Amino acid sequence: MLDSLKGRLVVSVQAYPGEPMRDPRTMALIAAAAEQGGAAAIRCQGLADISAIKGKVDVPVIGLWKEGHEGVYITPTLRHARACSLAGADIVALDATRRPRPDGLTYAETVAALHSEGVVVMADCGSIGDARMAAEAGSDILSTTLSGYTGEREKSDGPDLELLEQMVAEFDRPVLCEGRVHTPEQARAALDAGAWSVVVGTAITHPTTITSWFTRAIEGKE
Ligand SMILES: CC(=O)N[C@H](C=O)[C@@H](O)[C@H](O)[C@H](O)COP(=O)(O)O
Repeated sequence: MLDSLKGRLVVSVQAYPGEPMRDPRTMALIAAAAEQGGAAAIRCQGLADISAIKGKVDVPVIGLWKEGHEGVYITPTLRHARACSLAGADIVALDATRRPRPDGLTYAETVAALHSEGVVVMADCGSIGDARMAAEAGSDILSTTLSGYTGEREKSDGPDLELLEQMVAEFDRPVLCEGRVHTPEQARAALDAGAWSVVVGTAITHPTTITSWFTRAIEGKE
């Protein structure tokens, strides 16, 4: 399955609490449209979205479950990860930072339990320190997802190619570039920098943000 992602685009399909598109059927239709456009996999959030999208696309589904929006919130516990897998995720993405987890398990203990159940794990890292810990724990995929969101790395305008390059040089396993990839050129640059795949969310699937890019440019508002 990981080979099918090599050199390809993964599209993240997510709507946030209170937003008009936060509806599993809507998310599934957007996922299907992304698949038609050539997405090699879909990344999505929440059990209802995972199962709706799994029923609608043929490409692999990377599932996560966000609880809250501060600290460890991307698939924060083993229970969340197991639920994503049961909902149909082919790969489960989880917070792979060195911060304490709400269920008291370490990241390595969480991955070991998931591996014993046959779950493929994507590690959402925020720094090279996180990536080392996540690699040591045996994560199947490493990703730059949380760079700029944990206080360890500055939030760059575009993707964190510096971290990506460091991870690619250090680890002999798929490293995905995720976070603030806003243009096709940035996506290409990420692959050229050695990314196994590039994950794009907002710039493809979040019309509220995309609209605000235009209104800001036109109306000059911040
Ligand atoms: C930090 C965090 O919570 N990232 C989340 C992870 O699933 C999503 O909100 C992002 O949209 C996703 O990572 C894709 O990134 P971008 O939308 O920048 O292309």
